[in-house]
Amino acid sequence: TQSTRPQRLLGAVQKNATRGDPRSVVQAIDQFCRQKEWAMNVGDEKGCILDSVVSEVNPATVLELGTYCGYSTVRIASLLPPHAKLITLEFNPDFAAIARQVIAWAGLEDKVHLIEGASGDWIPKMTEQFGVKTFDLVFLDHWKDRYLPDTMLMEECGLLRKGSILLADNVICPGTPDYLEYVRSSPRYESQYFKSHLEYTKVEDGLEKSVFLG
Ligand SMILES: O=C(CSCCNC(=O)c1cc(-c2ccc(F)cc2)cc(O)c1O)c1ccc(O)c(O)c1
Ligand SMILES: [Mg+2]
Repeated sequence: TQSTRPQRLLGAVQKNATRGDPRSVVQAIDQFCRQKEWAMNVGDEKGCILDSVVSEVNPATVLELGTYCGYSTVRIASLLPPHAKLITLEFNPDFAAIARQVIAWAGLEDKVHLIEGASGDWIPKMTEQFGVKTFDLVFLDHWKDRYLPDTMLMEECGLLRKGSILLADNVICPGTPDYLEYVRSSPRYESQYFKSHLEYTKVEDGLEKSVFLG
């Protein structure tokens, strides 16, 4: 039977990356996506912006919405201080199965909780299930029409505190117009746009970094 693109991406990691070396996993995926097949990872260019925000925030608790194959999960987890926790949510079981193996190849399974399910169902259960009070950093990279409702849900559930950082991928392409309008016009957020390109292409895209003001 035919393999899927995520399965072929995993194969490239297992063939070209060194077990336990997150940077080599990231490099193997970027090489696969540039030379073989495009895939919707945040990519190397936006990935460097992601790395700088993670390093600046130095978060103890991170929520990632949209794991896909675990590329950004590996980038973030490899920069976390000891005992920090990254919870990543993936709706698609096939993506989740591949991501688990990519995260394990990088040797980062102890820093990552991968949950299979819908963000709308799981966000209200974060505190009771994982003992998380608030998130220092949230990386939004799932369905683009879920960014705004899930942000409002996180506010309602008290998962954001004064200074929590939201970092959103794809705010230009595919685009998240209602989310952008919200974080840019709300007095409860201070927003900043980091212009970049859609992963592995010359098409404009960017990341929006928004600080929750409480
Ligand atoms: O795909 C999903 C939703 S989660 C992935 C969200 N991410 C994106 O959609 C996404 C898309 C693009 C992009 C794609 C085509 C273009 F032409 C241009 C840009 C880029 C990104 O960086 C992204 O993050 C899913 C869920 C459950 C399922 O059962 C299922 O079959 C599929
Ligand atoms: Mg994305």
